[in-house]
Amino acid sequence: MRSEALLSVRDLRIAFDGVEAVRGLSFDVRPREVLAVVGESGAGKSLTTRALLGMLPPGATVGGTVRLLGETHLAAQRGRRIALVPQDALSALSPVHRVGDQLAAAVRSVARVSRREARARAVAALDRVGIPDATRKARAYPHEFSGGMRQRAVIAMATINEPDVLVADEPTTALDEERRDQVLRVLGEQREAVGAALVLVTHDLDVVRQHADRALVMYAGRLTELGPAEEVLTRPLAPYTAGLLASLPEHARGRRLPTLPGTPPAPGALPAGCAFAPRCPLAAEACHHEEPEPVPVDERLVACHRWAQVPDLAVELFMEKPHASSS
Ligand SMILES: Nc1ncnc2c1ncn2[C@@H]1O[C@H](COP(=O)(O)OP(=O)(O)OP(=O)(O)O)[C@@H](O)[C@H]1O
Repeated sequence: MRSEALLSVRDLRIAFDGVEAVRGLSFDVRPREVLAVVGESGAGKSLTTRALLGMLPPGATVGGTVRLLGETHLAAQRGRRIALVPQDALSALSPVHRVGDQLAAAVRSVARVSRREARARAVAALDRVGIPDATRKARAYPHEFSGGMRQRAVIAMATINEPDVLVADEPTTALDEERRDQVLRVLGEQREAVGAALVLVTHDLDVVRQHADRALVMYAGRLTELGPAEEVLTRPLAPYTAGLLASLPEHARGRRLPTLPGTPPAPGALPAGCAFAPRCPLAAEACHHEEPEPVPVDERLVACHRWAQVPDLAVELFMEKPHASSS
């Protein structure tokens, strides 16, 4: 069935010194899907993806469950069934080891194969991501690779053990548009080749539109909206999603600066009720008292008391009208 979960996150809570930064988050990742995780800075996106990888920072306490096909010991799965696509290709590769040796070591960390076999797989992986003359390049050190080649090499590294889930946290933020498209294309090809799902944290809603099957919108450590990316981006049900969309440049044409007023609250300073209520143009009395729980609406989950009042052109809620005098 299409909605069958590959990875299942339930009531995930991540706290530092007793203050929760992720506050009871539940979602599934389906086989082979691309799930984009979006939201403003501090929403808890990185912590959530690090929890999937069993790589939380020191000092974090974790509650809830993360299951991969029913199994809970995720840290042991890292590198084999769940793999990270690192943000920074240069620092992800050791400068003192040959690229092929690093890939071969990744193979041998999860599979009992000979060195020769591991090296052959390393060369094949480099070849798959489009590195020319892969046999010779496997013997090179990372500094002998161009930036683009290094990026391909870390994608080869992430996919070499054919994981079920790839996790990429802002994999393209530091890149120009051309390089960004190239990295996402190679990542997409490799993801399909190994049949993995991808959890993709991004600030870039164009990337969501072009690459994601579903989008998880987070605010202040909680789920705000989750559903098919195309629908979430064209007809948001949560006012917060509409606010994010309104802040895209394409909505600014002929208008004053689009605004999503205010800033998200810090984890230790949440308002009563819905954490977005102080910034929300549709907030009603209940929103200031009661935190909304996610409810199913068609194919979506939405956590908003007012979703039924959100108009079709929801981004308009956040737009300032053009100056009457502007020509
Ligand atoms: N190591 C840490 N120690 C203490 N608090 C932390 C730590 N890491 C994260 N936090 C808290 O958790 C919140 C969410 O962090 P997280 O990195 O998950 O946000 P994010 O949505 O990924 O933001 P960004 O888009 O800026 O990366 C932070 O604002 C911070 O308050």
